[in-house]
Order: sequence, then C-alpha cells, then structure tokens
Amino acid sequence: MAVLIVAGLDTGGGAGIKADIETVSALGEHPLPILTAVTYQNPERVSGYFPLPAEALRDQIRAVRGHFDIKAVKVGMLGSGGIAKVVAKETEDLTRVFDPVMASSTGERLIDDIGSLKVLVKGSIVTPNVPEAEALSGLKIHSLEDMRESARIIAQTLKAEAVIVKGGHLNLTDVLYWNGEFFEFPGERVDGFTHGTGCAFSSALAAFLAKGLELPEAVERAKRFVEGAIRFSKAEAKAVNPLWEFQRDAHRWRAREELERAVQELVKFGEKLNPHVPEVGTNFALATALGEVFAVKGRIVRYGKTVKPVGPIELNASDHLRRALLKMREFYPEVRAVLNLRYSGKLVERAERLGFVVSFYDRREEPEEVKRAERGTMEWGIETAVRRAGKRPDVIYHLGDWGKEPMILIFGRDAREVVERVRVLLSPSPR
Ligand SMILES: Nc1ncnc2c1ncn2[C@@H]1O[C@H](COP(=O)(O)OP(=O)(O)O)[C@@H](O)[C@H]1O
Ligand SMILES: Cc1ncc(COP(=O)(O)OP(=O)(O)O)c(N)n1
Repeated sequence: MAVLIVAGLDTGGGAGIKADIETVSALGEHPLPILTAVTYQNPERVSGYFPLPAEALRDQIRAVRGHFDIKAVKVGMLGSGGIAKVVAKETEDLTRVFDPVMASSTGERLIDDIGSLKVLVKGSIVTPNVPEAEALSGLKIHSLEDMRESARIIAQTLKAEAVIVKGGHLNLTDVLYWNGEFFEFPGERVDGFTHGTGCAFSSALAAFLAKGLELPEAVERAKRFVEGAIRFSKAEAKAVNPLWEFQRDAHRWRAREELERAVQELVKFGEKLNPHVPEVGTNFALATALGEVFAVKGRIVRYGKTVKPVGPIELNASDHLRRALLKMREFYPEVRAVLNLRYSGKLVERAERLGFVVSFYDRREEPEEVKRAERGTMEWGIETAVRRAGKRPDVIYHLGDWGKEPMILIFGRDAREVVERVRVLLSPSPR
C-alpha cells in the first residue's frame, strides 16, 4: 500500500523525511516522498532551512496521485504558510495524519507562520506534542486532564478528525480524542535517543492506518513501534532507529550463530580448559551491535576431563557477563565478547608475557555506596580496571572477596578473538 509522505529533509538523518521513509518501509508499505524543505541540521541545532516553492509541492503531489493507490498521508514539517495551503488542498480527500511541526526539539522554528498550520489541522488526525498542543489549543498543559482538554479543544475549534496529544515531554501517556471519546495510551520511559520520535510516530500511524487498522489500535501500534525505535537507537545516529525490528532480528540471528560456533571451538580444547573453569562455571557472552547480549544458558561446566555447555545460546543468559560487557562497551564499543576463567596468578603472568593489556580491580577498594547498591560492583570494577589500564584492556581480573570467587575476564572484538586468546593463554609456552 502506498503512503504519501510530505516532510522536510533533516541533514543529520535523524528526523524528517528520511525517518518517515524508513518507518513506512520498515512497516512494509511503500513511501511516496514529497519534499517540503531542506533544513541545515545536526542533532545539536538547526542553523536554517530553505522551503521549496509552493508550486513545487503541488507538482510533486500531482505527479504521484492517480498513479498509486494512496491509502494514507503523513504530513510533517511544512516550512511555509504557502506550502501548508497547497498541501491541505491537494490532500484533503485522503486519510491524513498531520504532525504539526512548529520547531525542532533544540528550539529553532521550522515554519514561518505558525497560524498557517491550522489549515491542515482541519480534517486531519493531528499528533501534537505538548508545546504544539498548547499553541493550537491556547491551554497550558500540566496534567493528563489538561492533555484531554486541549485535545478536545483542538478537535472542536479547528475541526480535526481526531487529536492525539503525545506525552513524550510530560508523562509518556498519549491521549487520543476521537468521535467524542477519549483513549489513553500509557508508556514507560525508554532509554535511548529521542530525536525523530514525532516523525516516526506519525508515519507509523499513517502506515498502520494504510493497513486498515482502526485508529485506536493504530495509535497503540505506532507508540510501541516508537518505543522500539528509541530502545534500539544507535549512538552514531543520535536519533531514533526506525529499522530496529529488522536490524534487531538480523543481529540476533548472527550473534547466536557466532557464539554457537565459538563455543564448539572452545569444546575442542575442552581438556585444557577444564582446570580453568571456575566453581560457578564459565560463561561466554556476545553483544550485538544494538547492545543485546547472548550467553550460554546454564554456563559451560566441567564434564569428565573436558567441558560442556549446559544449555543453548540465549539472550540475557548471563547477567554477570552482560553487565561487564555493556560497561566495557561504554568505553570501547568495538568490544563485543567476553569469557570468564578461574583466577590463576600464572595465567595472569602469562597473559602479560603474551603482550595482552591486563588490568584488574580489587573488591576491597569498592566504595561503600557501590557495595550498598544492589548491582553496581561489576560496573564499578570494569570502570576501575579500564581507567587503570588507560587503554583497551584485553584481560581484567579480580582477586575475589568474601563469598566471591576470584575471576579472570577475557575480552575480544568478536567471539572468535576471545576463543583465540583463550587458546593461546592455555597453550604451553614453547621452550
Ligand atoms: N523516552 C521515551 N520513552 C518512551 N516513549 C517516548 C519517549 N519519548 C517520547 N516517547 C513517545 O514517542 C512519541 C512521540 O512523542 P513526543 O516525543 O512527545 O513527540 P515529538 O517528537 O513531536 O516532540 C509518543 O508516543 C511518546 O509517548
Ligand atoms: C526536517 C525535520 N522535520 C521534523 C523535525 C522534528 O522532528 P520530531 O520527530 O518532532 O523530533 P524532534 O526533533 O522534536 O525530537 C525536524 N527536527 N526536522
């Protein structure tokens, strides 16, 4: 199904037409991109924008209308009052989701005449954030009740088909007013980059409506889609990731395969590994590029003279190694894998002799407040060892504490590198 997208270009690639195209494509529909304006933008600021002439909008829309079966339209940044008028006229008979973009989240205006947005509110499913809802309704919004009231005012005074006041700037609950009824969509705060959430939300909503979903279900699905796009956003983009679902699944598949193969390699030299398996077992963890971590369920244990993985490779199968790896990746994102061995002074010496960067932390130095907090020790330990090394450590060890077994962690940029490091470490030195 075709979805018409009327939006501006964000040169930072986080919001605007690029986020819309990715969203509609990721949801399996065909985007028809109609450009309103070019912005000069990065995640920190918008230094300006150039709106296209209004006739260029009319001609772009007319070029595709009639050739495609357009099931819905999403309208985002317009740039000028002239563009707003043309877009309103050329799309008035379509199911239209209108994100009334007034300014970027960094505060710069993205339309010359805010009043001109009203022409597009009429007949649209409008998706204002809190400041936009305040501007359109004239009501200050401090609570859920204010969100409901402003949605009702916008629908009744500006003749919107429906209004969704988004709570990203307030309480994370989105409020829909439709056919005289209110619907609420509560959400939890998701950690990640949020630049582009409004664009992804409105284009996901248009895509779900194009599929024929009823409005409340489409809103629910769009909201959950955006939560994923925040959760799996990437540091290099500093914005939401509309391709998250595909990427997550592809990365999961590859990571599972990579770790499975690496564990098989380890088992091949299981007799050498056996004496170095800690009492609690060895585990082997691998992070995907989106920060999810796989490990061996039930760990790798001693088995006769060799070793054996107890269960399959699963997500979050080792809390301990997952936290170690994620902390290490805050400093060195290229590190993706880690394995733990029983501490031995000889192994540490050998690692140093082999030229590995070896660092350590001492749990007796752990600050009281970290000790008191439920789960901070590992993070504190890795950070301490990383800072002590002053460069990327290959091996980190600690000598244990009451009830805590001393341990060596071997890190690597992928699972194979970790296996190679363990193999070299456990091989007898040539005489
Ligand atoms: N940190 C967050 N965690 C979860 N959902 C969020 C977060 N920030 C925004 N959202 C959701 O993203 C969508 C867009 O909301 P919002 O950020 O308010 O819009 P805008 O980008 O137009 O300012 C809404 O569904 C909102 O609830
Ligand atoms: C070209 C362009 N269009 C829209 C926006 C605003 O994007 P939005 O999704 O509302 O996200 P925030 O920037 O508000 O986080 C934009 N910046 N540029």
